[in-house]
Amino acid sequence: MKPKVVVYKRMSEKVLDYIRESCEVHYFPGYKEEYEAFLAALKEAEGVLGSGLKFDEVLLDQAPKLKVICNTSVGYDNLNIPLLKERGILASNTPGVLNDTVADTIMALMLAAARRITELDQFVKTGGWSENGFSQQQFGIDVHHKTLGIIGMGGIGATLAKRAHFGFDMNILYHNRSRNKAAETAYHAAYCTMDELLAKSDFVCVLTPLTSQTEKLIGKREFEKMKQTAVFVNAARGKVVDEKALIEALQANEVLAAGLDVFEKEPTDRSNPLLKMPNVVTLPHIGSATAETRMKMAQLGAENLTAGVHGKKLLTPIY
Ligand SMILES: NC(=O)c1ccc[n+]([C@@H]2O[C@H](COP(=O)([O-])OP(=O)(O)OC[C@H]3O[C@@H](n4cnc5c(N)ncnc54)[C@H](O)[C@@H]3O)[C@@H](O)[C@H]2O)c1
Ligand SMILES: O=C(O)[C@H](O)CO
Repeated sequence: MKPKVVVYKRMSEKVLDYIRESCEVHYFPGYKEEYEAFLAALKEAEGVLGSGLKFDEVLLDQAPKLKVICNTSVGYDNLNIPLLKERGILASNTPGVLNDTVADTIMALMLAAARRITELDQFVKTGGWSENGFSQQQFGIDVHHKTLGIIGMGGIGATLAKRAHFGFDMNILYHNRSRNKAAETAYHAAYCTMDELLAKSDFVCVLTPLTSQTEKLIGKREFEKMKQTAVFVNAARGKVVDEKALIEALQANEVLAAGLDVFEKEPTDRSNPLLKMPNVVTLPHIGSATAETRMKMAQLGAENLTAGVHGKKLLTPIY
C-alpha cells in the first residue's frame, strides 16, 4: 500500500504525478476553504508538502502518523523545530535552487527604489510627462559603485553580492553570524559589525531567516544609524523588521527609500501607510516566484517528501 501524503499548495500535474508514483496523494491547493477534509486527510498522512502552514502542537496532534514535513520554501519559520525533533518528525526546505531568482528580485527592488522606477512609471502613465519634460526633483540616485550592506550572508546574500560586485561594481559589506570566507574572496565582501554596516551602506539589505534572535532585528535604533540617503530592502521576512519603525523612519526622512517583498502581515492591509509612499516599492512576496524556480522548488520538495515517507535520506534536511 502506498503511504498517504497531503499536498497543501498548488503544484503542477508533473510534480503531483511524480509523487503519485510512490504515494497516495491527497491534494488541497486551497486547504483553508476545505479545512475539515484537509484535517481528515492529515490524520492518515505520513508526509506533508507545501509552504507557510504553521505546524504547532495543536495541528501536529491532528497528524499522528506524520514522518516528514517538506516545505517548498527555504524559510522554515512556520515550523517549530524543537517540537518536531521531540516527536521524531523530519523536515526539509528548498535551499539553493532559488538563490539566483531571489537575488534578481532584490536587484530589481534596489534599482526600482533608487531610480524611482515605479513612481516614474505612474508619472508617465498618468500623463505627468509634459512638453516641459520632468524636473530635477525626479532624479534618482546611482546604484553602481555604491556600498551594499548585506545582513545575513547565506545562499541568497552571497548570490546578491555576486551580482552587485561583478554587475554593478559595488563595494560589499556584510554582517552574519559567522564569516563567509567564500564571499570575502570571490566578491571582496568585507565583514563588519551591524552598526558599522548600517552607518556605511548606501543600500541595506536584510536576508536573515526569521528566528527568535532576528525578530525585529531592524528597528528604530537601526534606522537611525543608517545614512539619510540609504535605500532599505527587505526580502527576508516581514517580521525581521519593526514595520512601525520603518514607517516612522521613512516619514521622518531618516532613510531615502525602501524596497519590500515581505511585510509584517501578509497580505498587508490596504491601510498600511507604506502603500501610500511613492518612495517605497512593494511586491507581494514574490522573491522566488518565476515559473522555472517555483518548478524546481516544488520538485525538490516532492523528492524530499517521497524520500521521507519511504525511510530514505532527505535531500535537503533542515536538521
Ligand atoms: N522574499 C522571498 O520570496 C524569499 C525567498 C527565499 C528566502 N527568503 C528568506 O530569506 C532567508 C534567507 O535565505 P537563504 O537561503 O539565504 O538562507 P541561508 O540560511 O543560506 O542564509 C541565512 C544567513 O543568515 C545568517 N543569520 C542567521 N541569523 C542571523 C543573525 N541573528 N544575525 C546575522 N546573521 C544571521 C546565517 O548565518 C546565514 O548565513 C530565508 O530564511 C527566508 O526567510 C525570502
Ligand atoms: O522562504 C522562501 O523560500 C520564500 O519566502 C518563498 O516562500
